[in-house]
Amino acid sequence: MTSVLRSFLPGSTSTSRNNDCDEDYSVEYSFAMEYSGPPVNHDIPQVLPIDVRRIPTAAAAKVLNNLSLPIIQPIVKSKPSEKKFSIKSPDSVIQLGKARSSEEILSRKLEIADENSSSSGTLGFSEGLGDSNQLSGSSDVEDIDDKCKAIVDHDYSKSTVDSSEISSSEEVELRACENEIEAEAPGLHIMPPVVDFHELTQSDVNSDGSDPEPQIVFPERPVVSGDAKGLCHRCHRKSRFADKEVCIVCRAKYCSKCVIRAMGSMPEGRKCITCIGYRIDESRRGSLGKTSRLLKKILVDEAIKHIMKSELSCEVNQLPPHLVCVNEKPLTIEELVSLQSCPNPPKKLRPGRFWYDKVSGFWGKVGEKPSQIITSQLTVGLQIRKEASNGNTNVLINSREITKPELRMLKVAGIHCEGNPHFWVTADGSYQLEGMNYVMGKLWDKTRVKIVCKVLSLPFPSDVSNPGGEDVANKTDEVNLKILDRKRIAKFLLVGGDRSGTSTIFKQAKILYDVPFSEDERENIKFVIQRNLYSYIGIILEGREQFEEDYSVEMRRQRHIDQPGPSEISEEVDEQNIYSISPSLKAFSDWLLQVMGSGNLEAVFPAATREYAPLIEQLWKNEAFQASYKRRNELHKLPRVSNYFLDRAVEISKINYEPSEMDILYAEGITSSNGVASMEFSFPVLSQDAYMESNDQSDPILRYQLIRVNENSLGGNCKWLEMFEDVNLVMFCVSLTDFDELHEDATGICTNKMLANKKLFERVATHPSFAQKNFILILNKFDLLEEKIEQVPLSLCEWFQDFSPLISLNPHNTTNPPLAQRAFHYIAVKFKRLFNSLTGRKLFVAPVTGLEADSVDLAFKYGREVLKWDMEKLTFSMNEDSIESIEASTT
Ligand SMILES: Nc1nc2c(ncn2[C@@H]2O[C@H](COP(=O)(O)OP(=O)(O)OP(=O)(O)O)[C@@H](O)[C@H]2O)c(=O)[nH]1
Ligand SMILES: [Mg+2]
Repeated sequence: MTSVLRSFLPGSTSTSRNNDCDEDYSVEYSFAMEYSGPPVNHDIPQVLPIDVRRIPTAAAAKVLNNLSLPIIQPIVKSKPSEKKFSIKSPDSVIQLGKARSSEEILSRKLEIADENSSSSGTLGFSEGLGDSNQLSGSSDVEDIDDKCKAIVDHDYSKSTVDSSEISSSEEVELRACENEIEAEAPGLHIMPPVVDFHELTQSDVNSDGSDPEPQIVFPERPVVSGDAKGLCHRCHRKSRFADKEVCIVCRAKYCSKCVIRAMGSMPEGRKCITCIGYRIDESRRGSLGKTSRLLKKILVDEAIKHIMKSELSCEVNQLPPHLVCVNEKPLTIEELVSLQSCPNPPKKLRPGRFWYDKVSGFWGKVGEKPSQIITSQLTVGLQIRKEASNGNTNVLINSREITKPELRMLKVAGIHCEGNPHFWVTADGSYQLEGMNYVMGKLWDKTRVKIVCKVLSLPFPSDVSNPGGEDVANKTDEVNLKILDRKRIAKFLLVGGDRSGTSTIFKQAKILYDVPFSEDERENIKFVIQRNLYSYIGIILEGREQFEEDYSVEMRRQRHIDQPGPSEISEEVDEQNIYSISPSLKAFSDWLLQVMGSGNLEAVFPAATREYAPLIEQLWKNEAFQASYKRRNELHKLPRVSNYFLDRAVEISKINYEPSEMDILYAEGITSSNGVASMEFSFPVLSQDAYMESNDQSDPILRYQLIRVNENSLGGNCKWLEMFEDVNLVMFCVSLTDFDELHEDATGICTNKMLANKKLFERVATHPSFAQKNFILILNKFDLLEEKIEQVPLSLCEWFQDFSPLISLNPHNTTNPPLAQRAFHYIAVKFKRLFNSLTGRKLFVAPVTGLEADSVDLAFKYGREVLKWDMEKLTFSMNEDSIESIEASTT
């Protein structure tokens, strides 16, 4: 038989010999085969099968009482009934024979135990024995093809034997060791067992009382390193450009001449023979089942198919479940199977630590943002930890603190994350606040979220590409895009300087687009109106004092001219002073002025409204007060809007006063805090849109959000602007009347208000959160500009010094636009140039009179148009290129 086999082999050059039997045969290759000759009277070294599942669990081991040994890998306790063993790796057995000292043998025993604990039970042929032990291949490279066809059909390795004679591999190995020691040092007795076996614990048994299913742990092999590029690991010939085959375990490379000799029949795919039974190098997992050029050259298709199939399917090449740790728990084989066979499994799963949000299906590497959305509700791993993805946003999704990109995504989705909310997000993207039984919306319904997810490398569910039920299969289909885009919310941020009119415009928008004021808002505004009324009255009463004094001085002067003489005149004058009020009203006036002077008006009203309402009525009937009221234009402290309320002072001061929408509009301030306000709205369906084409007039589905914020609530250096980074349009509001007014900053320094606006505008326009955002400049209070520009030159403001409009001397010249119009254009151009110089982009400008509904309506529709143009640009580029190119441009 050997001679027949030898005829296949190449001529021997080796000097090493076969250990097994025939000393005379000096062949390069040897075969393990069953001995069927006459009985022998000496011990034959045995290759003994070991089943890792049947080795008792070892705890810490002690030798010679004092010498402590490393702890042996825990392995599962044997099941005496089962007697199925695998032949263990030959390396271990053969090298055991080389151990010479008792220490060596003992340590080898431990190695064996260690190896056994992870042995595949596959028989291979060790190169450690020298070249003579290589598996047979073909003697001639030219014959490789033919031989390979034969080899691939013959599996040399997977030899599993049943042995009822062998009680356990441990015992056999110990016996082998004993024999070695006896041979080396006769009389030296074997030490008592070197391992302690612990009792079965609860963790060793399944809940049903049965032994847990043993986990097979295949051994690892070190990766071959240090090979120069292009060097064959076997023949050591260097051919940099020749194809090589790489062992998927140790990464040794072989040239086409050596590959079959080095890898044999490849029962587990492309592995060196010595690597059979070993786990693959995980970095090569991606290449499993993918044939190489070299194999194609030397093997027939059928053979390659067979090898690739084995490579993919053999057990030892599978991902070791215990190396995949999900939510801090290594997986069992069942868990790994359920993970890999779920409808949407993790892609390219490798050993590592992962987190898994069972509720939403989010999946990621520990310490990183989610990388994928896999099937939800899989029973793998423990409870997800808050720190799983190393988020630092204070915002939680399903008990995990999310990462910054996720927070960004939530903001883009229009989800408010102020106040560190804890969200509950389900697999379909429905989200709600933890503990609230109210679904606030669906995350995956929004096209923008999809784009942002791509941009931020966040996962988007693969099967929710059609969340709203629309046909979005063809992403370049403009119609579908429009439908989807209409589903989303566009955000307008309305921001402006002190008294620029932002709250007026915000309230006007509420009235315009039928967004009701809530009870709270109404209540707040009512108090604001009543408080303001008292302040207006206070200003009039203050003026009255001045008028009274002026009047008496004037009267005295007159009397003195008419009848110079005694002091009775002064008493008479006082009695006749038309600005004098009764003592009771005087007391009220003094008190009110004192409250105003001390800045306590907010503390006193609205609480004091009930008490003082009758006095207001009384005051209103008072002639002296009315005389003062008539001269209110002289009172510069009195805001213009006070006329609107003072005319109805008695009604407003009453307890049961309910502000009308107009009252609310004219009232200063939205809420008592006058900070950030937000509302959602849609444009009315049947309105006549100046900016919209007829077929686009009805736009009922598109939702908008208007957020109003004033300068004071932006913090120093506008640091809070970043909270609004997800807005689509910034509406910057400037009062056209500011050009001759003064602005006092926090340090008491006064500057021209228009210059203060310019500074704020520069800050907002250049804020990183608004890079690439659309901007509309709202030039407000156009009605007041019309009045003012006739009296005050625009060039009073140093920024507008070059405003020198040609004024037609002909009053009937209609071709010349009004001065206010030209001033508006001039200011608009100033801001446009400024914006362009700062950002390189275009600024849109709208003239507005906040108190007039139509002008505010036009400004918002203009904003909608700007967004629409933007959207069309997006659609255009989608049609032109691909969806990827848009994502890139969005970045
Ligand atoms: N005549 C006229 N008055 C306006 C116009 N817009 C706003 N006002 C008035 O200007 C004053 C300031 O307007 P607000 O809307 O309160 O200004 P703001 O931007 O909220 O400023 P702060 O309240 O300081 O944050 C109010 O009395 C408004 O009634 C307008 O277009 N025309
Ligand atoms: Mg205001």
